[in-house]
Amino acid sequence: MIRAIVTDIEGTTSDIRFVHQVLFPYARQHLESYIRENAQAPAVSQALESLRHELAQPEATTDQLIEALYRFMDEDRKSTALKALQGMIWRDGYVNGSFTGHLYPDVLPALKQWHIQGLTLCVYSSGSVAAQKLLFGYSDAGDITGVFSDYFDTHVGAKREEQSYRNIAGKLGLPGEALLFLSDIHQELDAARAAGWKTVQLIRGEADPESVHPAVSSFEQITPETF
Ligand SMILES: CSCCC(=O)C(=O)COP(=O)(O)O
Ligand SMILES: [Mg+2]
Repeated sequence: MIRAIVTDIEGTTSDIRFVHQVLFPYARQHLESYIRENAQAPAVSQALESLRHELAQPEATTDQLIEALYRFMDEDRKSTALKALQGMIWRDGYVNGSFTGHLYPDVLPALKQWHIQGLTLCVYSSGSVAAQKLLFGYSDAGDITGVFSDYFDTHVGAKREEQSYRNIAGKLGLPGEALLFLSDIHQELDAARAAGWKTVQLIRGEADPESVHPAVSSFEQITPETF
């Protein structure tokens, strides 16, 4: 029996185009000035230190770090340090009303229904936990963070690694078979399944012929009680 549902964001609850055409360009546009203005702030200096560690360059200068961050953005690298900094930059955009977090219209009704049914709802994204809370806190439908119990990011591991799903299961205190992961990316679902989880793939656009996972085009079609 499913006790908790863990959802991805990009391509699952929210349009990939919102992330790639709104969020990422906003972070790119403000990255350099944000870092130069806030380099001494504890959260920023911690992210820069973590980036030095990721790069294995303990002596890297701010200029070198900024250059590396642009390269990571070009590669869509799921670097924990980059994701932390992007989340900090996006805060201004949400708060000043530059954008709201995109939600597919089928998402909130299903989340509310599952919440009422007593299921635990969580998020797992490469975006930092702070960035996840912003997207759902300033979503198209307002603040919907009340439906979620927990948020996980790359601090539990990368999304294509089986161990990450074991780590989340451990944190939730639930066995894999009681957990359902929703994602648009079959490699993420493969990793979750290898950890014993149930899986559903969201196909918001083109079909994925390489996938072996049950597929739906909308949250409306997901029936946790049938797993
Ligand atoms: C919190 S929304 C931004 C998501 C993000 O930064 C990202 O890189 C999406 O990665 P995912 O692993 O969730 O596809
Ligand atoms: Mg995704």
